[in-house]
Amino acid sequence: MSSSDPDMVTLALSKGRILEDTLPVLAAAGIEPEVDPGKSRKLVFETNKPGLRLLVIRASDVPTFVAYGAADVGVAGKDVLIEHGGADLYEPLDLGIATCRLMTAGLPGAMDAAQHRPLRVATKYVETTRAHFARIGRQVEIIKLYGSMELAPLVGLADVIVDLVDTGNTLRANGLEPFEVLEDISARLVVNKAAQKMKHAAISELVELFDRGAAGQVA
Ligand SMILES: Nc1ncnc2c1ncn2[C@@H]1O[C@H](COP(=O)(O)OP(=O)(O)OP(=O)(O)O)[C@@H](O)[C@H]1O
Ligand SMILES: O=P(O)(O)OC[C@H]1O[C@H](OP(=O)(O)OP(=O)(O)O)[C@H](O)[C@@H]1O
Repeated sequence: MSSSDPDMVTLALSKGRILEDTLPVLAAAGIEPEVDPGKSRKLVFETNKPGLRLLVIRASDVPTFVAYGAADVGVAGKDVLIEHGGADLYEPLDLGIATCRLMTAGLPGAMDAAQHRPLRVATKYVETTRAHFARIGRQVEIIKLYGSMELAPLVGLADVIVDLVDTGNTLRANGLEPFEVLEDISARLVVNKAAQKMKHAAISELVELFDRGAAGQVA
C-alpha cells in the first residue's frame, strides 16, 4: 500500500536513540504499534489507529523518505534535518526529545593549531560543517566519517571534530574538550508538503496528537 493512498498516513520513525524517546511520546499520544518496534525486525507496523502505519528506518534516511512522499510524516533529529537541507519539508513540531548539541571539539588548543593550513575537521555532518566554517571565514579540509568521530583527533586524522555532545562523557573519556556550539539539537516532526495539503485533516490530527504526547498529556 503506497503512501499515495489518501486514506493512509505513513509515519517514518528514526530507529536507535530517537526511537527509544519516541515510543513513550507515541504511547502518550494514544498510538499503539501492533508489536514493539524496538524489539522487532519488522520495518512496517500497523497501529491501533486505522489508517496510520509506521516505518522504522535509519535516522539519516527519514528526511529522504518524507521528502519523496514515501512517508507523509517523520520524526528526525534536527542535526539530520540541517544536513539534509530541509527546505522541502514542513517542520511543525519540536518534540523536545533526543536533545543534545552539535559542537566542535578536539584536544586542548586544537582550534589554534593549524594557522598556516586549512583546519582538518572530521565529521559526518559535511554540509553543516562546511556552512559553519564558511560563515566564520575559516578554511577547512573536511574528512567524512560515519561514526566514532572522537577517534580522529587522537590518531592525527583531524585537528577537530564536529559531532553531537550530550553528557560530554564521550569527549571526556577521550581527553577531548568541547569548543563551540553550532546548533542545539532535538527531534522534530516533519511533514511532506504535498501530503500536508492532500491529507490535511489526518495530518493535522496527528500533529495535534504528537503535540499532546510530547507534552506528556494522555490522549
Ligand atoms: N548523545 C546523544 N544524545 C541525544 N541525542 C542523540 C545523541 N546522539 C545522537 N542523538 C540523536 O539521535 C539521532 C540518531 O542517533 P543514533 O546514534 O541512534 O543513530 P546513528 O547511528 O548516528 O544514525 P544513522 O544510523 O542514521 O547513521 C541523531 O541524529 C541525533 O538527533
Ligand atoms: O556526550 P555523550 O552523552 O557522550 O554523547 C555523545 C555521543 O553520542 C553520539 O554517539 P552514539 O553513542 O550515538 O554512537 P555513534 O558514534 O555510533 O553514532 C555522538 O556521536 C557522540 O559520540
